[in-house]
Amino acid sequence: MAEYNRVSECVGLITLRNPPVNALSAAVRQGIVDTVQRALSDPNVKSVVICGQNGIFCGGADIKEFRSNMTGPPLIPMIHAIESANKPVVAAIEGSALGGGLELALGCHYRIAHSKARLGLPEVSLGLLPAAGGSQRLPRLIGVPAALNLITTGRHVTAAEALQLGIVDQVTDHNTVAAAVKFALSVAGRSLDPRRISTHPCPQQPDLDALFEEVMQKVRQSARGAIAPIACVQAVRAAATLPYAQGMERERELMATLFTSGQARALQYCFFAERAVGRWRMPSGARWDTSKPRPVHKAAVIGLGTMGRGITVALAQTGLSVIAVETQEKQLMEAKQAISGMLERGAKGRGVAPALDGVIYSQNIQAVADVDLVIEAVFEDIALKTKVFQQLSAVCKPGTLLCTNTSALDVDQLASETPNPELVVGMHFFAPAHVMKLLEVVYGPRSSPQAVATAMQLGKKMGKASVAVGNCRGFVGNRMLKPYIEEAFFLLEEGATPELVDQALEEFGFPMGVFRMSDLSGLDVGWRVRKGDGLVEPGTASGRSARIRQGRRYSPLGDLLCEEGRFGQKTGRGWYQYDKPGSRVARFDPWLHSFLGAYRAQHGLVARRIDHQEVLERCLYALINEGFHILDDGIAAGPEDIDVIYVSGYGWPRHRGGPMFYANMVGLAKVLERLEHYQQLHPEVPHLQPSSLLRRLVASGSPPIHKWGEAIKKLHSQL
Ligand SMILES: CCCCCC/C=C/CC(=O)SCCNC(=O)CCNC(=O)[C@H](O)C(C)(C)COP(=O)(O)OP(=O)(O)OC[C@H]1O[C@@H](n2cnc3c(N)ncnc32)[C@H](O)[C@@H]1OP(=O)(O)O
Repeated sequence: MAEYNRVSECVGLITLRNPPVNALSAAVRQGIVDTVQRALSDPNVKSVVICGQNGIFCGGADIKEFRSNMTGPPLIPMIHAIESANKPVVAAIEGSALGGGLELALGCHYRIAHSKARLGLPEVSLGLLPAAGGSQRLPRLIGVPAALNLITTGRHVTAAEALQLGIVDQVTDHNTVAAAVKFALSVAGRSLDPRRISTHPCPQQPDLDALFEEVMQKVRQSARGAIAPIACVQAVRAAATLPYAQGMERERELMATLFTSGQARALQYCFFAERAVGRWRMPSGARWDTSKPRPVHKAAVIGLGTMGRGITVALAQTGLSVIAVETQEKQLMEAKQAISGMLERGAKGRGVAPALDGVIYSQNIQAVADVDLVIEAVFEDIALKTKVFQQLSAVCKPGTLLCTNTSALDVDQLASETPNPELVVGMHFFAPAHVMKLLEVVYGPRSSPQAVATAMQLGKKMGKASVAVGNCRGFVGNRMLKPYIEEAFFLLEEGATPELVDQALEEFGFPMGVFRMSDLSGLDVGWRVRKGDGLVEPGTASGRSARIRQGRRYSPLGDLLCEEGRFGQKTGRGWYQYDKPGSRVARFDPWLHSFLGAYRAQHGLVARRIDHQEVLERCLYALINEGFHILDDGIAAGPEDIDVIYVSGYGWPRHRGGPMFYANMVGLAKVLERLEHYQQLHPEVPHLQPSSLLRRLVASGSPPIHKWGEAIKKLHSQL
């Protein structure tokens, strides 16, 4: 709703009230319509100020309303009524003015912002465009290039940038509402015609066609199949080339297509999923709201390889003191140089001083004696990690949290090597750790809720999408990746090429297909794991039996490439060839294609034609199927956890919502039917055997994704 008061005798003050972000729900819109009408019809009121309660102007339209029948006054006429008012209306912007919130402010005649406020039109990240006149008013106010940048990226700008761009008229460090009231009094009675943005022509721009073509090309490339950024460019083009009324009509048409699209649903699901994962819960019943995190002021990182360096940077950037430990002097010096460089570059980008003094380097593990939390990031070897954990247990003060950055080892086994297993959790970062958004916080059966709460809170402070998951081989992300990669290998055996598989996945929206990704991360990584699992067999055995290992289908293709020294980009050869070791442009490699031909001949395999649909179904449904196993096992608390992990850490296209959301969109019955189909064709591939949870969900009528939690609980109680 909106509250009305008269202040300073002749200013009508309208306060939006809808915690937590004063979203423009039907009640708020009705409140604005009523209070604006009241202010305009009161002869004692000379001007009007609109503000939001609790230090936030407005977080935009109420996204929760989008999936219901929208009632209440529509935004566009409401904003027009404000713009065409005959008394000055001033927006007092504190906190955020986003989406419909900024569009409301653009309908006002003046905008005053607090210096800490953030403004933006982030609709594109929800699969929409600013369709309450924002796509038409902003280019008229700040010009086409700047408006294109803001609207197609959805980025939030600071008050200082907003002032520089001309979005706001004044920035204050003091009480924004008081400043706006004072300002409103000072402009009472002035002509408002020049202040009505919709009546402005769009500022002239030389070579408009070339500009739009260039931006459209850039947007298409980075959008990877997302439709909203393209519609945003089209809407701004309408602002630049059409009169306002026609531009608004174009805005409406474009929005109508986006509003009901699957992509908008997926992106809005991601918005809420990212917030839902913060409300973690463990199978023991421990939860986010009943578990108090410990304060962490000082942390340590053990092992300064690639991961340890990134983790040190991420911790130091949050303002923590960090002890960075590496036992070898030469490696320590190299790490110090690399970390300082990363801190300096990061600080430059954010316009702040680098936290160089926040990191103390040491060769001695004793240096971590008084830290609150340690993250071990030594080589992925259980014996080495065990030794480090034993040393840490002896050195650290009582109560220090011991975290491991393992990507697949057993967190519980490590915990059992310490006298206080309740203080041990996994903090699985993704490379580069100071850049990648994802953090899996892995709890074992003995991890205390307080340890999980502390790691989750630290992840949030570092700006990570932190997801609490149970302890199992590969946790959530890597466990689901295994069948995905294996299916890709099988497809090569059956006749596909790396180019075909990658193209299908990249058209789906992944930034890189599985083979380009594998070349980037190094083929030797998986080889080492498979060797550890006893799967790699030297020799040239041929036929079907050579491709069955440990009772299931196995493709030795990756091992054979490694035996040739083809480790991917770092050696200049992998599934593709590169100009030189370390270069990034993947090129078709004739050697690889003859190798595949010879391999098929040796094993009596006849290449068949494989299309994109089969690639997607086999790779993605195998991955999704593992996701259902993970839900059934209670390793992830809900589908949102899996989806956030895949969108933030594994390149799953955000506009497809994550693997479990995608399964829900495709239809669970269809996913089940295709898995059954492929399982019949490939009975020796266990990961194509549909999970029993998937079967049970289909049998119970395929509930929508937001009801899976309930359904899973019910199904488990029936077991
Ligand atoms: C066919 C014609 C239809 C016309 C439709 C008109 C369309 C208008 C376009 C829009 O305005 S779309 C919305 C644009 N706004 C945004 O994208 C902003 C989204 N919010 C944020 O970015 C952040 O929440 C924030 C405002 C910067 C605050 O961040 P903070 O970290 O402080 O809090 P959060 O944890 O993110 O949020 C707290 C709480 O509030 C919920 N929430 C936030 N914004 C909205 C919203 N716009 N609508 C509904 N709910 C919102 C959020 O979900 C959190 O609640 P939860 O219970 O934890 O999920």
